[in-house]
Amino acid sequence: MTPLLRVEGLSKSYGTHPGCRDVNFTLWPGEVMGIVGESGSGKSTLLNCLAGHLAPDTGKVIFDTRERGPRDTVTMRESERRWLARTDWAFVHQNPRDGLRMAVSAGGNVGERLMAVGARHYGDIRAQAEDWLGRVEIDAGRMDERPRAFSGGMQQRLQIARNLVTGPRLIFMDEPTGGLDVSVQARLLDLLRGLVRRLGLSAVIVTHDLAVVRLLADRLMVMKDGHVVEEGLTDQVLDDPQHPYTQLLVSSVLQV
Ligand SMILES: Nc1ncnc2c1ncn2[C@@H]1O[C@H](COP(=O)(O)OP(=O)(O)OP(=O)(O)O)[C@@H](O)[C@H]1O
Repeated sequence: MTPLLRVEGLSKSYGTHPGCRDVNFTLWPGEVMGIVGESGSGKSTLLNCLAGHLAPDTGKVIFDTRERGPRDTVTMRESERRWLARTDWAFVHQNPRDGLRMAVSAGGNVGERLMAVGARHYGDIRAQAEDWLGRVEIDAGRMDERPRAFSGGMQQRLQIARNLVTGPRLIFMDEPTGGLDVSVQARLLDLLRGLVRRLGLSAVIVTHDLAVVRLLADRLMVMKDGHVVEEGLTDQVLDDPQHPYTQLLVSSVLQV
């Protein structure tokens, strides 16, 4: 089997300040990788390098493209990366406002992604948007409302529908449940877990919340000061952490 994503020697600094350093990992089709670590450990830097939002200083991000097989997305043309971002990749931001168009209706937010990959038939686009709103538990009757009329949890569910409607194979998520009330978080996590499992999606999820990775991630990378200090199966890492920093991270959660 070909890995969906292979990351080799990825580093990114901000001037002399390190963002992430010499990161290596492989993501297999259908696998969910969690990235945890304290604030400033380099999680977002890594995620943004993987998703093509930031150019790494060194390293490769090899993605198994549909048409041409494994390609290094760092060196591919910007137009090719943009096409991947519209088709095979999805990016769920922590703040739904960063991933939605607030002046466009809920249905329009979902339909727009379909139009960006060539869909033109209004009836089909509307039907698919309605179907996806249903899958993220948004009443079809609210399709013509703008997202700002929605609660935070609904906005996040809408952002997920907008991202998944084009059938991406890899989803990047940056603190997808951050900033939401605990009960809203639980519902969203449940929904995400159902979608990931049902659709066989691959994902890279950045979070500082170990409960999120426990529920969603098959494997886990623990970051500190830009380095990956521990990696393994999620349950193994959380139940039997080897690195002192992971031990601290796990025990500090247990004390909460
Ligand atoms: N645009 C930037 N300019 C300069 N330094 C930056 C920039 N973005 C991040 N950094 C630094 O790079 C390091 C890694 O930051 P990063 O945001 O990737 O960490 P993080 O683990 O995602 O943190 P958080 O959980 O707070 O988002 C930090 O020391 C941060 O201060």
